[in-house]
Amino acid sequence: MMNFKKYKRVPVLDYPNREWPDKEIKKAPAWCSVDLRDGNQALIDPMTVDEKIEMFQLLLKLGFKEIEIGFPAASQIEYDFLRKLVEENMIPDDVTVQVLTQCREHLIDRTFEAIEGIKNVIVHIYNSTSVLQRDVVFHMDKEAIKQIAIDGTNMVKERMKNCEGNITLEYSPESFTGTEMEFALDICNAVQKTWDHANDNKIIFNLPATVEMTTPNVYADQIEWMNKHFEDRDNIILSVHPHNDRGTGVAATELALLAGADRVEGTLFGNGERTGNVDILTLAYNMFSQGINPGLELGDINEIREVYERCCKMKVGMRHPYAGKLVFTAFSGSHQDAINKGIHAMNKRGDGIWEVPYLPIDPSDLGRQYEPIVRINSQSGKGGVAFVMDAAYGYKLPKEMQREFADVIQKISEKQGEVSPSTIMDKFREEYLDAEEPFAFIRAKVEEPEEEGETRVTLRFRYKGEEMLAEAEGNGPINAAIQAIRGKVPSVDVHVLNYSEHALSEGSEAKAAAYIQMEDAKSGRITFGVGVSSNITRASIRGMFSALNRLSR
Ligand SMILES: CC(=O)SCCNC(=O)CCNC(=O)[C@H](O)C(C)(C)COP(=O)(O)OP(=O)(O)OC[C@H]1O[C@@H](n2cnc3c(N)ncnc32)[C@H](O)[C@@H]1OP(=O)(O)O
Ligand SMILES: CC(C)C(=O)C(=O)O
Ligand SMILES: [Mg+2]
Repeated sequence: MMNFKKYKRVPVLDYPNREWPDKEIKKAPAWCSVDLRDGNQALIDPMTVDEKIEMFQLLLKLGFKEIEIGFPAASQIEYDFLRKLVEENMIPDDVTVQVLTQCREHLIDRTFEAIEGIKNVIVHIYNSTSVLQRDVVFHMDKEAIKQIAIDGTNMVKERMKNCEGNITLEYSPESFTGTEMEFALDICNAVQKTWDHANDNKIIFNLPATVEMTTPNVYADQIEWMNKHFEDRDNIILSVHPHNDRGTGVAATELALLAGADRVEGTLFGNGERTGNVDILTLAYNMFSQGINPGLELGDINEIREVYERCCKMKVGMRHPYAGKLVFTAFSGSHQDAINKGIHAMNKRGDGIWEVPYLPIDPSDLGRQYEPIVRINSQSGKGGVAFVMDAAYGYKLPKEMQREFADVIQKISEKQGEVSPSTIMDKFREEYLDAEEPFAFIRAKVEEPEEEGETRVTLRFRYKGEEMLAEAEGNGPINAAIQAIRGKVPSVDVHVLNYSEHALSEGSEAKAAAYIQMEDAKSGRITFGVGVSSNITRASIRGMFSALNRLSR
């Protein structure tokens, strides 16, 4: 048996007054991208200056107004990147860059050198506060740990006096989720008092789930408890910075927003230390799919993924929310059937509201309209095949025909696996449109009666290779054509069970498709035939030939 006894349960905050379970997310928070810092520090190959610039430009395009660009005191590359942004005037006036530093004098000095000339900067200082890190990393008691934060705050305050930029202080009690709440609060209050309204900007307290240690509700309790107990809440921006160790970073962030967080730090696709930071894209698309303006421009997920994969040398998984290659694809029959019906119902309703079973969001809102929603394999049913024929080629197969054609396709998928839309269309042509044996249509002249009376059809066709000319009257063009054929090929004894037609495309090149279901009177066999022509009467006669050929097999 696995040794689960070696792990301790994480203590749960005793907080019965929680209010967050009754709240709803109604607006997007302030977003801060930490791709260029937390994301970058977790890469096998951290980004080069050029890659950082490309990523920075993407983040601007997506509408981020706060971007942690790195840890400029940590390495030359981080420093040079920031200087390049400043010297080449790449930071828009409405964007605030954020820089991270430990609470150590030489690092804070170097950080202030790096930010010279920037209009708006968040200087982000942190130190670890958790029980474990106090014990095994810092060997310090609570007072000494608190003093690191106070010293760091004083250092920023001091250096700010000689800095022209508009500075906001951000403080993170790093490893917050492993810290006693009273102690985390005590440090934050001490930092705020030390800062003492050094300028008009609100202080940012960023409460990180540096390591996600337990269930999201516990994080929400911790955030709400802090939110309710700060001494000077009005002058605080409450920020969260969740990681995803247990795979619940998004859930923890959403609950933290219910609990009162104003701001979220995270990364694209959740890149970051270990299992990553929280995925801002998923959070934002989640809000979007609930009718909330996410405050970011996320209409081209393919471009975001492409830049991310190139700069970070990481791959987005096939089933990654919203972005994964397969997340808008249904293979299984009942899902395809429901999607097919849902899309038709929605188009018919025409109220502009997206409501389709199994598709919580319209893929085209993310720029993914060209990807097949429905892909066909042996798990697929008639609805899926009908969807592909309609979505990819414009053929609206009558409901009664869908089973017949799906059976043809399933035989292929059982042998070869997935069947592409083009193979489905090739098979449709082979089965219904192209067959010329034993009957091949050549041409038809249809004379409609002026008033009451019969329709006259003159038909030229081939039967078993022999060309024939036939004439007959009937109560409509199809009936007259059947009579005409029968006059030459007496074994033909069929009647029409079902008929439908529709336009295939619009404009002067428009064609029509006609579907005819026919029964062979002798054998009782039933099949569909399909005809396509620019003339609807000719389409229906071709459809009849198609059905005759299928009945002759
Ligand atoms: C959760 C997070 O993501 S935090 C951000 C982590 N990111 C990074 O660390 C990336 C960039 N960091 C670096 O390049 C390096 O760590 C540097 C340049 C910042 C510092 O380098 P060094 O001083 O050589 O090494 P290191 O980081 O190991 O320093 C550890 C020392 O700093 C102290 N320290 C660590 N964090 C802090 C802090 N936030 N504030 C003050 N002191 C700190 C430690 O107690 C330790 O002290 P000791 O030498 O007396 O034992
Ligand atoms: C620096 C801090 C905010 C951090 O990245 C973390 O705690 O995860
Ligand atoms: Mg982090």
